[in-house]
Amino acid sequence: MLSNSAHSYSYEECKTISDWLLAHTEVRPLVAIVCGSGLGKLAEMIKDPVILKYKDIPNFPQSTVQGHAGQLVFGTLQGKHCVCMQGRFHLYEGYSIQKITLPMRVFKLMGVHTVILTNAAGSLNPGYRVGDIMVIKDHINMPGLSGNNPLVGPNDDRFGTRFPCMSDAYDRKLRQLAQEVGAELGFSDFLKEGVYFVLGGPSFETIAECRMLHMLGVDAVGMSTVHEVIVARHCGMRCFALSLISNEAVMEYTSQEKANHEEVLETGRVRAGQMEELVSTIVSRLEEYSAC
Ligand SMILES: O=P(O)(O)O[C@H]1O[C@H](CO)[C@@H](O)[C@H]1O
Ligand SMILES: Nc1nc2[nH]cnc2c(=O)[nH]1
Repeated sequence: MLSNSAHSYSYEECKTISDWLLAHTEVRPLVAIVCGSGLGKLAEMIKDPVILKYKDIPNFPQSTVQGHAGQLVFGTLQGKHCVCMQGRFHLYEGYSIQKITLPMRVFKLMGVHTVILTNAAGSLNPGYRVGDIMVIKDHINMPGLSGNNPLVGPNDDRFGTRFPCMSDAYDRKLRQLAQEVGAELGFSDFLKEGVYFVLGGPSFETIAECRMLHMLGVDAVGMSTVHEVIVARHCGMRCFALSLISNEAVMEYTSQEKANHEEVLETGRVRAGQMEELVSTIVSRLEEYSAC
């Protein structure tokens, strides 16, 4: 019997989904790519795609947000077997935190060793511009600080340890590789590195909240990624994450700017090509690094 939405998925439930997927594709993914809002085009890089819609995968959640297609795309990228999540899940969709992170454990059981996550985010760093791409070097987990962590509940040691370390959540070698690749591609002017802050959403931040985040030293804010990274790291997968800066946080009471999802999606369309180049070149060089 499947756990209800307020419950963790058991190892066996994750295994059942993993086995179902393995039976429906010959791809044996080593790399998983998560497409953020407006970044679904990344999945078009995948060669010889086998597409499995979330609605057809037993016990899989459904995407409800515009800009998240709701399907897994299996295939190859730069000759490597990959799975691409074209549509992720967010806390504000009403799913439990365990449910939105379920795909990470399923990918682990399928054989994935590296997860590349992307998202759209608002910037707090005055040096950032819309269209910048930020390599995430660290995060602040607001829901986690108040007890909403995806690892809450009984720990299954087959996935990982009770108390996982997060000081190395975002792989240092992959971050370095991204900067090297970015320089080669001529992206240095808009490729940054910084700290991502996750909150629950779906409302965007108030001006006072943005000022607080700025004081905390946050570079970008969003509503995703961190929960997935925690679960992926718990089960030993290597993580690399990119934020596409889709809007600048509103910090002044006199400002007429208003954060909105349409702007977020539009920035994704504008930078899609460069995001694809960056991700696919990084994937092409992954063998230079051993999995953790
Ligand atoms: O983080 P991704 O999925 O890219 O989406 C970001 O964009 C949406 C807001 O426009 C929020 O869901 C925020 O988290
Ligand atoms: N919370 C949050 N999420 C975002 N996603 C894209 N832009 C933003 C933003 O400004 N704030």
